[in-house]
Amino acid sequence: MSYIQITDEYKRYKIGENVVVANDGITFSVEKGELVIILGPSGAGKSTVLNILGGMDTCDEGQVIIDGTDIAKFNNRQLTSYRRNDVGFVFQFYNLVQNLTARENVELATQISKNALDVDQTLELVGLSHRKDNFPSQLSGGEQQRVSIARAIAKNPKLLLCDEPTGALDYKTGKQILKTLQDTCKNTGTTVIIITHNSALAPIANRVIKINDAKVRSVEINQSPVPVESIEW
Ligand SMILES: Nc1ncnc2c1ncn2[C@@H]1O[C@H](COP(=O)(O)OP(=O)(O)OP(=O)(O)O)[C@@H](O)[C@H]1O
Repeated sequence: MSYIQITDEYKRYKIGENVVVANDGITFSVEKGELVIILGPSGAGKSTVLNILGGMDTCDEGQVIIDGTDIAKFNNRQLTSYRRNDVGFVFQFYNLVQNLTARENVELATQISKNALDVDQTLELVGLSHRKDNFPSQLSGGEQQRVSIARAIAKNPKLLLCDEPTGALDYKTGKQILKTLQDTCKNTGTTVIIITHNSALAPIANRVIKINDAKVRSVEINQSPVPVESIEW
């Protein structure tokens, strides 16, 4: 069985009389250690899938098997422990604690997780050893995003989930962040899932899942993903 297997997953939001179907029978699989890109236009249902994979939201129907366990059947307590120990999140707007240093932001995450990695080694992995005593306001956007990647991977998660991680960054910095994510996947064996609407990023992934209008439209496997440095957009 695949490391991630999501099958016939549905999510509907009720707004007054209206029902928005955000995920309409989503089915796909992911193998351990893959770098995956979920591609689709705004409103397609990408964040909904990511939030369900990360235990931040629950589906209405379907199976969400992660490493042999169906998290769709989890109660709140099980979901909390899953989010703490098994999932790292990276968001578009970093969400760092402003009055803690880079190092302390990462440390905070390791304190709530069972299998945490060494804080300093993790900051080194993302190339930030020299800035660890700085506060977020003293760091560039790209550096802040690197802290948030360190914070996510320091938990030693099964899954690293990234929702538009380069959305707030300029071209060059965005590219560096993607390289950090590609390197993290390669060097730590973490399964990394990145949401984007930029189809030019597809060649860097092992697997590209296209979502449009709440459904999976295609899944492509890249036999030889290219290094981030070699793509342009
Ligand atoms: N909490 C919510 N309540 C009501 N509707 C929601 C909620 N979350 C998402 N939706 C709706 O579900 C649909 C899918 O949203 P989702 O955020 O998953 O799309 P997306 O592909 O991630 O888009 P974007 O790239 O703009 O973030 C949209 O129509 C959205 O308005």
